[in-house]
Amino acid sequence: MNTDEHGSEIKTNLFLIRVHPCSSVAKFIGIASMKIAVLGANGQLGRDLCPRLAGEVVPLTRAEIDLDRPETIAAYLSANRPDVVINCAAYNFVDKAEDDPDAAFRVNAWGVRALARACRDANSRLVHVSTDYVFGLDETRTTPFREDDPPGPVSVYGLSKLSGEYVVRSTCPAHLVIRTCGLYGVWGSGGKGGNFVETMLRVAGQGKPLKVVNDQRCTPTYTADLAVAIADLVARSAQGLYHVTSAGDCTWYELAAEIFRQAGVAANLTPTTSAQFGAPARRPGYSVLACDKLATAGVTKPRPWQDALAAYLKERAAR
Ligand SMILES: NC(=O)C1=CN([C@@H]2O[C@H](COP(=O)(O)OP(=O)(O)OC[C@H]3O[C@@H](n4cnc5c(N)ncnc54)[C@H](OP(=O)(O)O)[C@@H]3O)[C@@H](O)[C@H]2O)C=CC1
Ligand SMILES: Cc1cn([C@H]2C[C@H](O)[C@@H](COP(=O)(O)OP(=O)(O)O[C@H]3O[C@@H](C)C(=O)[C@@H](O)[C@H]3O)O2)c(=O)[nH]c1=O
Repeated sequence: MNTDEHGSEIKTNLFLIRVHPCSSVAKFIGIASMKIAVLGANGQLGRDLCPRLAGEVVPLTRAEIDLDRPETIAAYLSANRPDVVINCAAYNFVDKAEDDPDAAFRVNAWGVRALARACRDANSRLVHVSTDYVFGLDETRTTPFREDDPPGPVSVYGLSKLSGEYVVRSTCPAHLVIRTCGLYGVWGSGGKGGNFVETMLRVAGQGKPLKVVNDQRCTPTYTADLAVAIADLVARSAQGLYHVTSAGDCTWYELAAEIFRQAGVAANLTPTTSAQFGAPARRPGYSVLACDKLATAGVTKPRPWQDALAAYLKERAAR
């Protein structure tokens, strides 16, 4: 530990230092000294989030906390008592969940319930990540969903994630729930074997034709931008429910076309319908999220999805 003649203690990611309590650095103590445990730290969001958090970050994987084994949750939290727990872990297999709802609910609902209880008991603030797939039932919708709009999922995955939201909100008073959408990041989703952008580039690179749905409108979101917004919300101790996505909206077909335009790839791409595509799980026809509430917490909204995609392609090329 580093010390000086003055007193107060600051814990950073790397070390502890002491500074004068009146200094501007000291005003940072509340943030910098937080111990923040991140579940799903090896996922595409978790890996982008951990380095962007201010505080002592403890990356957790299934080895430390398995949401499918509730006994691991209380054991870890009562022993370690982090100030903040951020849950980036989830059962994310949207199609598979239709045939195995129990697997989705064990992790996304009951596991999250055990997590919320353990956080409450350990006095830890719980930050939980949810999805635009809590919407979809309102088929007439054409304007972005606000946080106070009634949800209505149309898939098992969406229902399990909505259950997770409710158990967090009803169980752990100090909570922040963040809904986001269509994530892509350079680490890729391990469980889903990459992300939509990588799938498009891989298939087009193999010279194969692509048919992509043009009747599901949402907002693809770059995990690096989401991570910045989450880190800011956490640093500001924001509570309640917030929508955080890139700005604007598109269909998956429009996203694919923009990926190929920006990457300079000539792809054999044609639009299709959800019915023709025939995925096992139903998806929302419209699940654009309004992110205006972020401003009330003093947090800047992420940039437009086209700019975020360009940044992703640049980051990816630099690796
Ligand atoms: N991907 C997307 O497009 C979207 C995702 N979200 C939400 O954002 C969050 C982050 O998603 P994303 O980063 O893409 O997901 P990833 O699939 O990249 O990461 C999920 C992580 O959760 C871990 N995990 C899965 N099951 C368990 C379990 N039983 N116990 C502990 N850890 C577990 C996985 O670990 P392991 O590697 O061991 O399996 C993995 O590290 C999730 O809450 C998701 O529902 C919301 C909207 C869109
Ligand atoms: C690969 C592919 C997908 N699609 C469709 C399927 C789907 O409707 C849409 C997007 O494909 P994905 O596999 O990324 O879909 P999906 O797994 O539904 O993505 C979702 O993940 C979960 C975890 C979330 O929470 C959501 O926000 C959302 O991003 O594009 C095509 O039409 N053609 C294709 O070649």
